[in-house]
Amino acid sequence: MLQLDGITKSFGDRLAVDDVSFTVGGGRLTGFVGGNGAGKTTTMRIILGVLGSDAGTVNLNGAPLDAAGRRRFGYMPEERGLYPKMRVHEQLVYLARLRGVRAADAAARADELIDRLELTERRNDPVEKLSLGNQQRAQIAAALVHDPDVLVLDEPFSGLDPMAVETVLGVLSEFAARGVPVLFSSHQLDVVERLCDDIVVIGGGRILAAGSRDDLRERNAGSRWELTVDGDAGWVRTATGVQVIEFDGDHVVFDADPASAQAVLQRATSTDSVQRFGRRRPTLTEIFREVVQ
Ligand SMILES: Nc1ncnc2c1ncn2[C@@H]1O[C@H](COP(=O)(O)OP(=O)(O)OP(=O)(O)O)[C@@H](O)[C@H]1O
Repeated sequence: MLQLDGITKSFGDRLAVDDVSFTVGGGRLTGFVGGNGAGKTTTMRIILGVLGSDAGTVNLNGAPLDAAGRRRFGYMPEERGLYPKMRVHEQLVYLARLRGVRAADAAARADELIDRLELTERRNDPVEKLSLGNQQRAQIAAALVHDPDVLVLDEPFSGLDPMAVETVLGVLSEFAARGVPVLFSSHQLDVVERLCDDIVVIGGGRILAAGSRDDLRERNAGSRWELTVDGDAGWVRTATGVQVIEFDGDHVVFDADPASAQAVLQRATSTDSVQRFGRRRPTLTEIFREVVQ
């Protein structure tokens, strides 16, 4: 488990990261989301030791992280850092060797990742000749080639087409399934919502929300409800204490206090067959809008 506690960092008089604490559990895919300038990259750089913090600690499995521990990290920095003229396979082997992987293992591992990330036909091309999406795949392979114990990836999905997102997701999920903590930042909230176990929301350098995806959605469920009946649900629009948000024939989404919502349910059961009734859990985009203000 990767644990951040009280991480704080200023650049001059700008407080970029303010008392940030959260954990990335082993085997958990954790999405790190926040607007531009929220503090994601700064936090990730501090985790990797690329940048020092003014205060706070980063622990791995209960012990402070040191240089040896960080060598076992897979890091994809915001500033992509492959050698443009080096060929994809050669480059991956080189990076694996730098991190202490034996030559034969490095070559095999590079080939495996090239295949998994669907770069087989680009294996011997110089990186600068690849499309941006394929460069991104190569960058992801570079972060994984030494079979890291922890993954910290800054925007791994940016610039990838939907098929490539699925491919990369598959690879990251395999790491998580082996117990590796995986932290990645993303502006693609739909991707984060779909695949993450845990979500950390940062804004203005502070943690605004953190927890499992399902808990966050439950905690932010508020007073929104949805009802689907066999028939026309139009009458809900005139029910007492109800504000209809969406209406589509047999389906209605509305805001109401619990008593008014129960009254709607009672009337629905007495007139129609109820297909579905319950609290409407917000999407991550809705939660994000709510907490980042
Ligand atoms: N080297 C630096 N010198 C001065 N200010 C910096 C430096 N790095 C980051 N900042 C500032 O710290 C704040 C947090 O930036 P950071 O890059 O961590 O945000 P981010 O969440 O990664 O944003 P984005 O999604 O736009 O990449 C911003 O106000 C940024 O301008």
